[in-house]
Amino acid sequence: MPEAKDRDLSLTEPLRPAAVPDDAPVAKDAEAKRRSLRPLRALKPYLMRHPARLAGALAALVVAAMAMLTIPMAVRRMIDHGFGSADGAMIDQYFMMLIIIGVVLAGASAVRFYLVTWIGERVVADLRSDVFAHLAHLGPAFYERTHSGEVMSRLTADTTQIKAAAGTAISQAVRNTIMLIGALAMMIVTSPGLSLMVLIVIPLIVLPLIGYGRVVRRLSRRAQDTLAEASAYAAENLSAVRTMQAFGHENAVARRFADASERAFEAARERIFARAALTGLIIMLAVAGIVGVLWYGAAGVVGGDISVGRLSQFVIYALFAAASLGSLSEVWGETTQAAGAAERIAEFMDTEPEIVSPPNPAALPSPLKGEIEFRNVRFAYPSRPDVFALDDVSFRVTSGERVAIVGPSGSGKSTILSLLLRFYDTTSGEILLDRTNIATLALKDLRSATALVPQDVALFADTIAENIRYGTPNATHDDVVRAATAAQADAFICALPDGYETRLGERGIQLSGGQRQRIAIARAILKDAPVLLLDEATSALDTESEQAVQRALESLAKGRTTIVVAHRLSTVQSADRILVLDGGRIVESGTHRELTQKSGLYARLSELQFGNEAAE
Ligand SMILES: Nc1ncnc2c1ncn2[C@@H]1O[C@H](COP(=O)(O)OP(=O)(O)OP(=O)(O)O)[C@@H](O)[C@H]1O
Repeated sequence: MPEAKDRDLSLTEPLRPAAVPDDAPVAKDAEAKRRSLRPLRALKPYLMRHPARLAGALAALVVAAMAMLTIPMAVRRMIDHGFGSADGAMIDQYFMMLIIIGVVLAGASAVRFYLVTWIGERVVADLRSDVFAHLAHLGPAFYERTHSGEVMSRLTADTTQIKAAAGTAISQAVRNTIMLIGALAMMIVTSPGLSLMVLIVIPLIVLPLIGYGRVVRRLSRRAQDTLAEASAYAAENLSAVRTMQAFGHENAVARRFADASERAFEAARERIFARAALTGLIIMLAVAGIVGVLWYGAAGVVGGDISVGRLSQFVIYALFAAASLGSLSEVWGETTQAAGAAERIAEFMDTEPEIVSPPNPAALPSPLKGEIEFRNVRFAYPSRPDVFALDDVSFRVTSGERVAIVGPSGSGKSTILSLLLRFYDTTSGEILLDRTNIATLALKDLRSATALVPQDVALFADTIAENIRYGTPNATHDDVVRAATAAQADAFICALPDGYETRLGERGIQLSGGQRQRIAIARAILKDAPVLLLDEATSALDTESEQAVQRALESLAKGRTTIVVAHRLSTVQSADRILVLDGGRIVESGTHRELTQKSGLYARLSELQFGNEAAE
């Protein structure tokens, strides 16, 4: 098992609550934001992309609401005139009208449902794509701060929650608001006296609703955070299944996941409880209000102040108003949940990539020679600003030269490659490619000039051919085969069940370490870039695959400027020059022969590190 694969995993690291800000002022800010629906404003541009459908949905909403609002009037007329005068023709007429209203209501509701759900799905699909596109451009520094499981949770769970808000909740809110306002207006028209009573009752219902809504919103954010935390932990462990099982840690991991999942349940339970209480409270207040009003109205009927039909009409409007209020409370809960989700997504979208192309990038000479120069480069990782991982590093690599970088673990070898690819910017000093500062180049140009064979080879759940084509999507099948042959990979690929069309499992689990490396080399050969960066895998390969990998590397390095982070003596010996790093500084440089003759760090390292191999 290549050790490197599990390198980033932090089984021992305490669970970091997702998205909990590190310092108090930020926490306060977040708390303030949480109280509002403002995060949902970010959805506006997505909604506005579909003006016709929005207008259609709104029209359908209004028509449906109007149809509903005419029903009580028909009922009053029927009771007061139809029944009162026992006029059969009139009853027929009213029922016909009710049927027409019913048809309009049904049609408008169906149209509303279709359009609204369509908008919800569309908005979420667009949002999800945009969030992912943004995430793909955030640099390694972001992913050092953020768990990948958390990222996935936001990308899926949070966007789904927004779907509920963008479609259904907004439409329900509009529908119920129209119904509420319409019903209230009609109540006043029907009976101002009774309406006054109702108007006294309504604030009693609305005020607790607002207060409770806040509680629900806070709890919902907590439930989501806890869920994200649990998924992050699960994803990490599953991707490190070998480490987990080799250390017999399955049960401990399962227990910890169960705990996290339990906490998510607990948070959800609190939220559900708050919502249940809210629903109960509202229904109780609404029923009490209606009974009171009815009571008062019934007395009016007995006293001859109001007709039975009018009281019925009023009561139906009051019921409509109450039902709308009830739905609004539910919609409020959902919308605030979605606001929580939108806020979490906005945190991603507001994260600007640290490394971007300059507005007016410099042009690289063509053809590119592939000369590299580090000039007094100092660099500290953003997470450890006080420690220089590289300290005053200067060197030049001429076109076609092959330079190996050696040094003790942690001396800064991989950092040199990261800076050259501009995953980070130097703290001071500059890095030049063909005499052009790489910070003035478009990232696309810089990275297409380099091919990287990383220590930790990433393979994707796709066919072998697609894995080799990664980064060069337009390459033909023949190109792929040629690259694989040069990488000494063709033979083993052809021996696989479906040859180049063999699908690799998640992260290419069924290939050996040496085979994975050769796929990565084929990928770099296919890219055909003038500068080659090799981060040699530390995992020991057996002699045969080491030789195969070595031959593959030689054919790859031919005619290209190559920088190798070297762990193997063979690589170092054939290098034109060796740079010896120690504590972020270049302490020696020269050929293998020159350096072994000095009694410096290299001589000691090669004695210690490569002594056995040299003896062989
Ligand atoms: N992303 C990071 N954030 C903070 N510090 C880092 C990061 N990556 C590396 N470092 C630190 O920077 C120093 C140089 O690391 P680097 O990975 O370049 O060493 P290396 O020589 O390649 O080591 P190895 O041979 O073990 O791969 C180390 O002290 C390491 O702890």
